[in-house]
Amino acid sequence: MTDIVTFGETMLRLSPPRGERLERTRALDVHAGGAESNVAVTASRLGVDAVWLSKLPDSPLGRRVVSELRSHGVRTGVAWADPEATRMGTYYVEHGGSPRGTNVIYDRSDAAVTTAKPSELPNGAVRNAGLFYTSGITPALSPTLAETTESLLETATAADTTTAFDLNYRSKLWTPAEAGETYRSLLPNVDVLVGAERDIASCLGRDGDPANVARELAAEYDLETVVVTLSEEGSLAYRNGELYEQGVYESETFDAIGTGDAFVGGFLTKRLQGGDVPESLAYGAAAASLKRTVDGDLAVVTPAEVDAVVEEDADDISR
Ligand SMILES: O=C(O)C(=O)C[C@H](O)[C@H](O)COP(=O)(O)O
Repeated sequence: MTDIVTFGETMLRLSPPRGERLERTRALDVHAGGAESNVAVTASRLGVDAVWLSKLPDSPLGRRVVSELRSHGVRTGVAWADPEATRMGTYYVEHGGSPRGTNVIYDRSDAAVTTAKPSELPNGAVRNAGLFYTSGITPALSPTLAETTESLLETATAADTTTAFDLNYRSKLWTPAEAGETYRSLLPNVDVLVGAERDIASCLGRDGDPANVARELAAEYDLETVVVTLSEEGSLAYRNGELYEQGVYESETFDAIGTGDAFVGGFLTKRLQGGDVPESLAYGAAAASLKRTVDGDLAVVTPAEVDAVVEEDADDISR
């Protein structure tokens, strides 16, 4: 049995060196990036067995993604597509700095994953997992993927695999109303919901006191756990009538992209390792703070580093 199986798109992330503009750069750094593989990498690095499912073109670009994920211990279940008939999703990140924000440009339409059907994927891996994770980015990518996402969540639910879903609203992919409709159709097959306060408000129309929002969502969709992320205010979780709060651990931000996924990866890992809700929240928050110090989407961190942040004895220099 696998601890955690995730499903979604991973792109090649291309970014100019800091301070350079995309218009002018002669060099692009290449990293693998995608919400569900980011979570799988965090989980694998922090000590649980992680599998990532997807579809990629059978080309050097597709193999580049798989080899990067495998280098972090993630096992992959990939449907390989004809590279002549499909393409690799990419995204460009131009790092900003005040007053110019960081800009993300997607080039992901018609990527191989947009045609992924359940029959092409190892459904047995989902049935035999402790936990299945996907996010709201996946069903946004194509009508086929919306159906596949629903089908995999149903497969997991029918097999008693715990399901976890992060709303992960992306305004460059769809409108809040479109996202809200899809989220509502998926939530009956979700056990653990993670959502940013602003996404819950804009897409699910629930705002106000986040503790009440979490309680209401849990009751309406019969959710086992609801985690609301609150940016600099940290996060809170509602489970079994109890509410838990967690602040953020301070960090120096080198690259903020992937922070949310590191939080989810850390939270789910600690849960899979038998941690309770407060321990899982703290572990997620610590993984998130460490991610911000690392370039790329992936939380290239160790369990000892995360433990040190939780115990708040992370030193400046280790020698
Ligand atoms: O697939 C997409 O559209 C993505 O946006 C992939 C992102 O690079 C990550 O999901 C990072 O998201 P955060 O962890 O919230 O920073």
